[in-house]
Order: sequence, then C-alpha cells, then structure tokens
Amino acid sequence: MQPIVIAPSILAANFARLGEETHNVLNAGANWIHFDVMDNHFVPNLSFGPMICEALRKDGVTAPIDVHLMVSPVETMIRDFAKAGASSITFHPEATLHVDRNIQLIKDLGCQAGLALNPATPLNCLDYILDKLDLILVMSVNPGFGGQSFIPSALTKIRDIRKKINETDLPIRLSVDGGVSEKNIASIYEAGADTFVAGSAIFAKPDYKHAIDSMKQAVSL
Ligand SMILES: O=C(CO)[C@@H](O)[C@H](O)COP(=O)(O)O
Repeated sequence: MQPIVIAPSILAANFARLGEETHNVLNAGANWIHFDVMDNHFVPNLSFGPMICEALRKDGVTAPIDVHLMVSPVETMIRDFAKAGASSITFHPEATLHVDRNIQLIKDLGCQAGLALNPATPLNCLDYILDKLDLILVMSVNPGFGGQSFIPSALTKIRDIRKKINETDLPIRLSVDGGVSEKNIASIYEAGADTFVAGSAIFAKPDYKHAIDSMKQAVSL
C-alpha cells in the first residue's frame, strides 16, 4: 500500500478565489490537488481546462496536480494538461477506443497515468493494462457533480481492485472519488484505498485544517 494521500477536489472550491483556495488547502495539510475536468459531453457539466491548471502553477502551486479527465475524446486534453503542469492524468476507458495508446501517451509526456472506473464499469477494463497504470480511480458517485452520496457498492469494487494490485506487487495507487468524508473514510481505507479525493467534505467546512486532520485521524495517521 502506498502512503496515504488526501486530494481536495477544487471543483468544490470558490472559483472566484481559486488560487487562494488552492494554497489554503495545501497549507492545511492536503497532499495533492485534484482537478476535475468536465466537458458537457462525456458528463453533463462543464468545469475548467488546462489554462486554469497552468495559472495555478504560475501562482506557485508546486504540489502534485492530479487531473481527472471527464472528457471525450481524450488525446488533445492529455497533451494540453501535460504541458500545463499536470502531475498525473486519469481518463475513463469509455472515453476512447485506445486505452493502451493513451496510457502510453501520458507516460511519454512525463506524467503518471490513471484509469477512472465509473460505478458500473466492470473490472475487466483493467485486463492487459494493469501493469502500465500508476493509478486507478474508483468513482463512488456517477461523475459530473460534487456533493453526491457515496455509492456503497464501491467498497466491494475497491476490495476487488486492491486484490488485483497486490497480486502485481507494483506501486499502483488506488484512489476513491465521490462522497468521501471523515465519516466514511475509515471504511474506504479498510477496503484498500490509499488516495482520497474529497470536495465538499473539505471546501464546505469553515476550517480546512480541521477537515483534513479529521480525515487523516480517521485512518490513524
Ligand atoms: O469527479 C467528481 C465528480 O464528478 C468528484 O471529484 C467530486 O467533485 C467529488 O466531490 P464530493 O463528492 O467530494 O463533493
């Protein structure tokens, strides 16, 4: 298992003060910044693109930026986000005919490669590519919006993926995204996740440090 990572999703931040909000969660103890990219095509919502990622880098954000592409097609955005300073880039297998090629593209551009699985996406999408991945992102809500409730069947999926990862002996991260909070993070961790994406459970709280510390304490860090 990899060291625990708390990755606030800035989708839930105040967009009018995005730079300040990003620095605030990092100063409050966040390990990564999770960057949700929505295109109103693959998912029914529109968020932000590579220019915002680049602006955060120019504003002095040095922490890993974990880009989650909820877009189709993916190739152009992979190239643009790698250029804009993304550390990892994750896409959905349903968004492209060429999963293997796009994993390779991400790596060739110097980023870590991830695959995101929607709640109903079967695990056989990991066949033949598992050893090429740096990260698997389990969606515990249907993608498109923050503030939804955690879908309990995600716990079974996390356990099943953890078994697969452990069989490889590779340092593949298992990330969980959607409805993660200080109340359920312990059960998600026990199921086998090591990376926790949380939007409203952090940004809707008045004290980001208290919110992040509560999550870390719940997994005994
Ligand atoms: O990618 C998504 C939604 O599509 C997530 O990153 C959510 O934005 C997480 O938000 P909360 O469920 O934690 O509010």
